[in-house]
Amino acid sequence: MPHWFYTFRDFNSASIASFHFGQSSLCVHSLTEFGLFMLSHYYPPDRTFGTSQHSDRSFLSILLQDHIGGLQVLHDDYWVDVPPVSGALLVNLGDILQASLYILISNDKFVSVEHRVLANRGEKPRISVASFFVHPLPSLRVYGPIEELLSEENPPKYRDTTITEYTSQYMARGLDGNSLLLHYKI
Ligand SMILES: O=C(O)CCC(=O)C(=O)O
Ligand SMILES: [Fe+2]
Repeated sequence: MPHWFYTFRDFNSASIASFHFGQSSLCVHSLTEFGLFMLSHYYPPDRTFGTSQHSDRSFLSILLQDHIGGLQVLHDDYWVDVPPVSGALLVNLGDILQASLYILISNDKFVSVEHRVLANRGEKPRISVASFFVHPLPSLRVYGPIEELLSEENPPKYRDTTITEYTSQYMARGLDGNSLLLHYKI
């Protein structure tokens, strides 16, 4: 059964660098026992800044945007607008440990994109629905560098951890613009 709960993000926040899951949008969450997680965002332009810079803590994210726009990705140190395409689903490789493992085994070739939302540029509210594939919690399974891909020239860059540890650190830390992966670098 999905578990539904509601969060009022911080409408009074003066800073776009606000706390993840406490940012300035009204947000409805649902999480199933299979690790399907949905975030429905409502951004009133007069009361929100948007969503702070972050990479998703999912394995994979699928995002449905409306026509308002405001989503930006960080590319070569520049923020680039992602034009909204009606009915299109945007797919993003996330930053939870499974993806981090890809990053790790490919020696940082696969990275999850940093993104943010500027939702106070227009007159109308913005609505988006993000669906995430996450690892069901709690899980004590240990993830680390895949041994077959390691060598003297390619030593492990990250230390082992569990999804439970990673997720609790992600939630406690909030969105500070730095990937949590840095925390696991050896
Ligand atoms: O509202 C959006 O378009 C993106 C939201 C987002 O990045 C997220 O929920 O992780
Ligand atoms: Fe996101």
